[in-house]
Amino acid sequence: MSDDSRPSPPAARAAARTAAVIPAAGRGVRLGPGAPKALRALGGTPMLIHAVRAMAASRAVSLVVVVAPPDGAAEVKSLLDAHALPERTDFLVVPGGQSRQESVKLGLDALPPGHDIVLVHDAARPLVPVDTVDAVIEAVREGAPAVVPALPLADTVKQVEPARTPGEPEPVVATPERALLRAVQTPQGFDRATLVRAHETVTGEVTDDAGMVEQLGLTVVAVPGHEEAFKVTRPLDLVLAEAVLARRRLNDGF
Ligand SMILES: Nc1ccn([C@@H]2O[C@H](COP(=O)(O)OP(=O)(O)OP(=O)(O)O)[C@@H](O)[C@H]2O)c(=O)n1
Ligand SMILES: C[C@](O)(CO)[C@H](O)COP(=O)(O)O
Repeated sequence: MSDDSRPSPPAARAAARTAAVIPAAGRGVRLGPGAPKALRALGGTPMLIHAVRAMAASRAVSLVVVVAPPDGAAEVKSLLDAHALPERTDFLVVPGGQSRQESVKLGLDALPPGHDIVLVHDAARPLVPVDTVDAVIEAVREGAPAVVPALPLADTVKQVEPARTPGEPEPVVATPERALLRAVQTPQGFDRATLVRAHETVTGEVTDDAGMVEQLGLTVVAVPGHEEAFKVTRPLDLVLAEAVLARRRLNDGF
């Protein structure tokens, strides 16, 4: 049985079982009106099912915990039953919370003992390739307490003084050196005890789980992300996701 309070030593992690928590409880306001984002169709299949399959595609992942929209757990359970998923993987569904952070915590609370590596993966990143998932797991197995897949930026980034009224010009105050910046994706991978401690300790708002581990003063490492692991956030992202899926289906010959 795993002890949640102490990080597992790297040697133990090399043999550890991996669980994936998928926060899927968001509304998807930026995508526009409709069903909760994770339940919207991509290539005729709910986005969440793509994300679940992406995690279960890794042979290292033996459990997937889906954090469903607060009143949608029964619907998500039916969806999982209705779609073909690998038999070697177990699935759990729990209702989510008001923020991503709260939803991830609810997923973590539901994790049974025996999984000492935890991935946290946005349902909104349905197309992450399995090689990226495996690279994150491998880096945790090698001893990193927290791992993020990350890509260099294509745009120059400016720091601004945010406008008080939307649409007003914003004074630029700095141009951070782009070569030192990365856009961070999911799945983010963790030593379980470290992630649990981060969620129990950090109280401020964060936009990703690795940021909480940083606040504990621990090292987070980045491994190469993948351009197909982008987050479906706005309507144009859905157009891109449909195109990526169509290209995969063409390449796979079905
Ligand atoms: N209360 C919440 C909010 C978000 N998420 C999940 O966190 C992931 C990343 O969040 P994001 O893409 O921002 O999704 P939404 O919050 O749904 O988007 P929006 O801000 O446009 O409403 C998504 O898989 C989303 O379902 C969650 O589980 N619980
Ligand atoms: C976790 C994340 O996907 C890393 O890029 C991102 O921070 C989620 O942000 P969102 O605004 O909640 O989509």
